[in-house]
Amino acid sequence: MMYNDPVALAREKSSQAAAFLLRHNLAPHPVNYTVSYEYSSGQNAGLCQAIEQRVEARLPFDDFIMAELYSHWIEKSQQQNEQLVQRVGTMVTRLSGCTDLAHEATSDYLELLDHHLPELSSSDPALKLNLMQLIEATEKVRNSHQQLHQQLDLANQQSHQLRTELKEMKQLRLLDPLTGLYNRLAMQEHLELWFTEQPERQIAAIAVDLDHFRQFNQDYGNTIGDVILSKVARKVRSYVQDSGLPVRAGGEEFLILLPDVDLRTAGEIAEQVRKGVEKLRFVSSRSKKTLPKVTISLGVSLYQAQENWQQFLARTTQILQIAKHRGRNQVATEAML
Ligand SMILES: Nc1nc2c(ncn2[C@@H]2O[C@H](COP(=O)(O)OP(=O)(O)OP(=O)(O)O)[C@@H](O)[C@H]2O)c(=O)[nH]1
Repeated sequence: MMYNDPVALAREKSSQAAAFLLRHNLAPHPVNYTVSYEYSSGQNAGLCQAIEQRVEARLPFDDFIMAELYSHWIEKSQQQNEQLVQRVGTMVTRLSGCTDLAHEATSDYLELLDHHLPELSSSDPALKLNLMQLIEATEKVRNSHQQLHQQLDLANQQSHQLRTELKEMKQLRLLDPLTGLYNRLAMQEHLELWFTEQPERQIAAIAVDLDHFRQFNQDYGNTIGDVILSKVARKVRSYVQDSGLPVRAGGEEFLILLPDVDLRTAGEIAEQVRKGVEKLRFVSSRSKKTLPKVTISLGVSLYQAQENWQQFLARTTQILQIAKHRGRNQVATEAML
């Protein structure tokens, strides 16, 4: 993903990218915009084909599909850039170490010359000239060494900053922009890591879904809906802290993954989350009116050895439907299946 387009062409691609986002009702946040701009550029054959297949099959696009397209077709080339930055960083650090040593040795040598050259002052004009030239040359070496040292210091700082920015970018790519929870890519990476590290590990999942949220959006508008969604997400996250992974798994669906937690404990946590959300009070900042209570339904399950993680999550969502059918605002566990 490297663009050297002249301004006029970049403008044209940018308006095509914006038209794509508008046509598919997608928010112009960085991930969506990047995918759409890359698509308009037409250089990423795999991405273009994936998008066109979806368009032809009349499949919808949403933030999650866009994030997956981003991670699959764009991020891979970024990973190569990342490796390149790592290699350059390592090289600069190594070079800088060598120059430090060389700098020290040269400084010692120059100091020695500084110290002894005046003592060598001679009345022989030819020798005197040679000595002067030696002093001048020594000064030049000292200056160029100083400059090299400064340049390397700068390169070191820049490579350090680049690494920090890359780390931040890596973090951002795993977060959902609206709620700040982890996204599906992060969930997939964590699950794969947990299962690879410890295949026998006990992992519980709690699926969380807002009740009658379509109606809420219709009554109060999507902007207020977005605020509610992110406040509920924050509440959900507050019950997990660092012991699990809170994920935005879909539009108004969240998922809490809890490693090393049994079904009973996961059910208790789910009930606490349910109560916590039920207690939330929302007031419209415009009309100052209290908005109706928001409730959630939850489904709790435990990972079973023979299933893959997609099956595990699908089963958890199925359990969540039991809570919906039983009247919502409640917790269902796999024991009810
Ligand atoms: N404001 C807002 N709404 C969203 C977002 N993502 C999904 N939604 C809405 O969430 C609603 C989900 O509707 P449904 O799947 O019918 O579910 P529901 O109305 O909550 O009903 P139950 O789940 O059966 O209780 C849809 O109206 C979506 O447009 C979002 O990011 N922001």
